[in-house]
Amino acid sequence: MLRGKRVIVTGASSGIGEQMAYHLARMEAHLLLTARTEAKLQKVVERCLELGAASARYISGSMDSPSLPEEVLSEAENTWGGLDMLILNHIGQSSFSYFSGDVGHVRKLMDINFVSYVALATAALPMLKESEGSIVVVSSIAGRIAGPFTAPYSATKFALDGFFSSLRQELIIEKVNVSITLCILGYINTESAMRAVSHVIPDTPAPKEECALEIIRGGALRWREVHYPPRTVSSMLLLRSFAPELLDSIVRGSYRVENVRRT
Ligand SMILES: NC(=O)C1=CN([C@@H]2O[C@H](COP(=O)(O)OP(=O)(O)OC[C@H]3O[C@@H](n4cnc5c(N)ncnc54)[C@H](OP(=O)(O)O)[C@@H]3O)[C@@H](O)[C@H]2O)C=CC1
Ligand SMILES: C[C@H](CCC(=O)O)[C@H]1CC[C@H]2[C@@H]3C(=O)C[C@@H]4C[C@H](O)CC[C@]4(C)[C@H]3CC[C@]12C
Repeated sequence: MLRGKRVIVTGASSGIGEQMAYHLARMEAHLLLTARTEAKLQKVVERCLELGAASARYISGSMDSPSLPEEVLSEAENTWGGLDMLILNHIGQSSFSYFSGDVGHVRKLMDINFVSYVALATAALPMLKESEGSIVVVSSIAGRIAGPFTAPYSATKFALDGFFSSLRQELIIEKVNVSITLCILGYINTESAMRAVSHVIPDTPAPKEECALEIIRGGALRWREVHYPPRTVSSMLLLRSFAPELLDSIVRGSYRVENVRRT
């Protein structure tokens, strides 16, 4: 379904975004990748071309720059003349620890993890309306159920749900055939996530390669939501609707709280 399609992946220099780029390359899509680190993006682009991407290029920059979203979408318009899928995946750095009271960090993280997603989707919508394309928003179980030690991060992910679920309703009312897929992910074995939480959360994380493929599948099939790993996410969501306090206490009890670093 994605052969020859024009796809933007943000946060594609590592982790789940990098794996999505490789899957899309094998599917022979055209790729435009973004992240801050040019050297890593160059390597990912090279690998994508080896794997069979129809084309692959990148733009480097930080998503707290207000001009970057427009720049990325102009690049897509100028090189491809359109866009079929926008995968919003990047996140700014945040620690897994008690809230330090740093309001500036919350503001910056909101800009990177939320406002830039809105700006990218806004700039992409004219092309996506034309192609009847898709927006894929990578979120987290921490954007549906707030556990401890992720207050600023959780807030940015809850905001994504509010904005994109409302936008989805408006597109349906206006009979605009652009799908919005929200991805609710549990713990995945990317380097950054394991570095942040493995000393506190003893669970085995799910594989990033399979996670990346499920996100792409959900986007291509225009699903409303992707839940991955499906059993963990669905059972946590179910328990939250029937017994939220029990769930909160299970989550607190499963953490090695004594290992949490204070920043
Ligand atoms: N791994 C997990 O357990 C889970 C992950 N998720 C979600 O999955 C997505 C991917 O996470 P994961 O792969 O683990 O994260 P990674 O840390 O591996 O990747 C994050 C990506 O974002 C880029 N990035 C970081 N800061 C910025 C910035 N300021 N501007 C632009 N790009 C930036 C990074 O590249 P660079 O540093 O070069 O800029 C990198 O490409 C996120 O949306 C995350 O919330 C959800 C639930 C669980
Ligand atoms: C452990 C949580 C799920 C509950 C369970 O017992 O399985 C994880 C679900 C979501 C994770 C966080 C997340 O969304 C990604 C962040 C990425 C950052 O780089 C650092 C780590 C995260 C805060 C990560 C931590 C584990 C979860 C809360």
